[in-house]
Amino acid sequence: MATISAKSILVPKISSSSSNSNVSSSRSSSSFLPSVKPTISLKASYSKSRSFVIKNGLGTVETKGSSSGTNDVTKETKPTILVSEKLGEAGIEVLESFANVDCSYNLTPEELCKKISNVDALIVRSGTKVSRQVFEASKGRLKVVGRAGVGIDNVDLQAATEFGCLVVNAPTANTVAAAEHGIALLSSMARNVAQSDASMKAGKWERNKYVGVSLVGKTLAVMGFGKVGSEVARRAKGLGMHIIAHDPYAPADRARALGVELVSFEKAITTADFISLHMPLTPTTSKVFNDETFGKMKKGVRIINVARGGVIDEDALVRALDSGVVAQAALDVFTVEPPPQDSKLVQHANVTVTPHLGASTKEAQEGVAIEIAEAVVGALNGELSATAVNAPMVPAEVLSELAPYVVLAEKLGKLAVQLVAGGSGIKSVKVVYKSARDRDDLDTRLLRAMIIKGIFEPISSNFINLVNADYTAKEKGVRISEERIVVDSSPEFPVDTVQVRIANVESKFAGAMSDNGEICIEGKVKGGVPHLTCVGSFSVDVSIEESLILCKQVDQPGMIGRVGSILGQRNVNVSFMSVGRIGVRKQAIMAIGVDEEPDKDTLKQIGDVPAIEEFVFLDL
Ligand SMILES: NC(=O)c1ccc[n+]([C@@H]2O[C@H](COP(=O)([O-])OP(=O)(O)OC[C@H]3O[C@@H](n4cnc5c(N)ncnc54)[C@H](O)[C@@H]3O)[C@@H](O)[C@H]2O)c1
Ligand SMILES: O=C(O)[C@H](O)COP(=O)(O)O
Repeated sequence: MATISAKSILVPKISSSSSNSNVSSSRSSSSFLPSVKPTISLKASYSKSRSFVIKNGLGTVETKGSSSGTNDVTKETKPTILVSEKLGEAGIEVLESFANVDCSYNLTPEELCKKISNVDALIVRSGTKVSRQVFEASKGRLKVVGRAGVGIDNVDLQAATEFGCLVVNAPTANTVAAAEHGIALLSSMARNVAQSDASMKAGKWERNKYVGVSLVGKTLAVMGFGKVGSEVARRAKGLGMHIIAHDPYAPADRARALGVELVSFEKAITTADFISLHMPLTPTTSKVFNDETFGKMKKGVRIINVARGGVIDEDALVRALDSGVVAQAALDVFTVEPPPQDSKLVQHANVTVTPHLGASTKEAQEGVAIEIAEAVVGALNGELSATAVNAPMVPAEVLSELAPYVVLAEKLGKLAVQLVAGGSGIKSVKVVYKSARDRDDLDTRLLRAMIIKGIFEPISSNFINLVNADYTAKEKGVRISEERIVVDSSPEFPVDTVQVRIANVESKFAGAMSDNGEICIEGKVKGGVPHLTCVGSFSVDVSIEESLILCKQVDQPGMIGRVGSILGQRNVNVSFMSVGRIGVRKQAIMAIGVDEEPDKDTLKQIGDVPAIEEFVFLDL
């Protein structure tokens, strides 16, 4: 029997140069989970099948090899990563050690859509719009979008989630660069560096025109006290400024530790001499700086924006500059990038501009490139990324502990859905976890996702994974509820049993109905292997690695032998058998694990055994 390890389920090594993987080479229709074949090398299986499977907690990624007929098997079978904007060399090297890398910059949206169905991952910066059309055009192949930077406002996250595509970013490597650029803009704006430089280069010497303002003692309002905002605050403090910050979600103690007072939006904008913007562009922050809010600012305020252009209503800013309410602005980011050449804002004498250079230092670009390359390779390799933007984070230790239960969860989902009679329409699924752990000491998101995957993937055309599981259930109008029952067993194991209940449906196998009229099956992990332990009101004990036949019968001698011999005569190998009964010579359920799917005749013969009341074949 294959050993199912955490690694093989969740973190299979899919290094295309490795020849010692234990990951199965193809996705069979009956197995969505790793069939662990330690003796099959990844390369060998690639060359045979011209396809490979990456399996992890996020689901299954299947990528067809090229059908070009070339003999370069490695090239054919590696994943393909499209890099659509300039990425640091160190990152490209990381990518190339794992995948075929296509660096195609300046693609039009049409060109991007054309390429995307041939790639497993896409890496972008802020200049590529990863729209719904891109996900649609990928036809399910695109599994990871890596944003080489922080802002993910150029990626349609909703569409990514719907299509089960993981979005990861590189949120830390450019923080200092952006903060330094903010400080550079603040200082150069205050001292008219850009304007006086241009003036001198035009042959002038205008010392009286470019008298600046001092920073020391002035109040700086940092809007968005996250990574960049707090680094700006730290640096501006060193320049002798008084710092206040507005951030509805920032912890006050983090601000206090830096000697920064967290204040309301109103207080920040009405009291500051300088306002530096560091919040993300969201529906709430879009154009939050507008005629009304500029109108409340201190006359002569100066504004720095290294966040996103869209947080400012740019026409309103031009008006505020013209009226003198805003004395100066220093902008690195714009609503439309690049902005039109005749933009009044860019051309304004009191505005200093840079072309989105906040993250553009050598150091930051190398850091970002490595950070995103490792995140993308990790995701394709089966790891849950620490920087996933649209998937719930499940810590690595939780993941490894839950690994065998993940297999159980998916199989239970898959069994449960096959018990539903056609046309019943599932409306609600309840999952009951019995565990000795405290109620809040069990993260069930991954298990829930796998149950949803087990239920819906066989009946839908989409891959379902941790990213899109909840969305899929919701979209199909199915309510998933969970219940935790604390039981008196060993807290060493995270879960004792998992029960899947489907209410308000008919079952094609009446024996699977519990006393309260729900389809109910229960399983547990024994020795690392998923077992079915209960069907309806009947206790059974059969491993659920291969497919199953469930028979309901009157308990009497010879039943196991009769069914076993029918299967034996038809060369169907039985892996496990278990009988659960409600009482001696009363009704019983026989659960039979089979290695092969019996043909119709064989199943009919089983059904014809007089004591057998009903039977069902369940494909795993
Ligand atoms: N110009 C550049 O090249 C450059 C470089 C890096 C980051 N950025 C941008 O800077 C911004 C901040 O980046 P970060 O790494 O600090 O992100 P972050 O997530 O660490 O910080 C953002 C902060 O904004 C806060 N926030 C959210 N909504 C807010 C609101 N309505 N009002 C005030 N604060 C709000 C959040 O609570 C968070 O603390 C992002 O928009 C990012 O894209 C630009
Ligand atoms: O959000 C970011 O990380 C910055 O805006 C950097 O964007 P860029 O990668 O396009 O320089």
